[in-house]
Amino acid sequence: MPISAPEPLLEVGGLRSGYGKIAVLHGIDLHIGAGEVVSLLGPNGAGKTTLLRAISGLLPVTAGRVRFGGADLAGGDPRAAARAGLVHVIEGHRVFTQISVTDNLLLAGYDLPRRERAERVEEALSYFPEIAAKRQDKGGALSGGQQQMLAVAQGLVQRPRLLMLDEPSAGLSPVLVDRVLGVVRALKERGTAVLLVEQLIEKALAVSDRVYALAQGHLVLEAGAGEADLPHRLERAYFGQDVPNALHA
Ligand SMILES: Nc1ncnc2c1ncn2[C@@H]1O[C@H](COP(=O)(O)OP(=O)(O)OP(=O)(O)O)[C@@H](O)[C@H]1O
Repeated sequence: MPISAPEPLLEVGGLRSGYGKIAVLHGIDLHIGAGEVVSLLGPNGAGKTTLLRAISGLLPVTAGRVRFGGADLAGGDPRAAARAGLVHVIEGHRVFTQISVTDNLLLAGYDLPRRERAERVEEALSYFPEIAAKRQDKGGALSGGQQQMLAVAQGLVQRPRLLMLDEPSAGLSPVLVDRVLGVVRALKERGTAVLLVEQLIEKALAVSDRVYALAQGHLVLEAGAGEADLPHRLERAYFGQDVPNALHA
């Protein structure tokens, strides 16, 4: 008798979403397993941010379903998603500049019991030694890159089963990019799944198990991150034609 595969941690089926009358996503099917790192790639305006927002409930879903941990997510309720373990660190997330790093993190766990909250803050800081060393400083005293790491740490306080990161490396120096992607690796080792939107394709692929490419609101490619012909397939997915050397020059 065949053994049925376990349901993935996240399963998105036939998802349509957009902004009012502007349809952006035209029926998206994707899945992420527990502990899997998946990159979502695609050209500017493809709909990557829109897809993360629809999954986490920041945008209403016009059609289709989002199942997480075996249950339907109530659309339009990002807090319920976070409570279920699906945490979305939005692009360009701003931290509170007038309160300390520690207080920024405590706020991210505001609904947890006090002792647990303190433990979670320490756990989140353990991923980022640079900001742990500045825990008493105000958020505004951190560099832009450190503030971005603090935003990721705020997501970690919620101890997600799936962390969705929207361009976490945007504007970061190469050293900090590697630090953030190193955190993705560390999360995977601890069994946390990650859905990563990134412009730095090669760096994203280096930490990923699988990749999806989105173009004009359609998923146009799904592949293992280590597949040999992936650069060419991504080019075709991005540009709708074969443009040798553009991505792997
Ligand atoms: N608030 C909005 N109102 C109306 N249209 C929007 C809004 N935000 C995004 N769009 C449109 O939705 C489409 C998809 O945008 P989205 O930001 O999801 O793309 P993206 O793949 O994340 O791009 P980028 O890599 O540039 O961030 C684009 O055509 C964009 O102009």
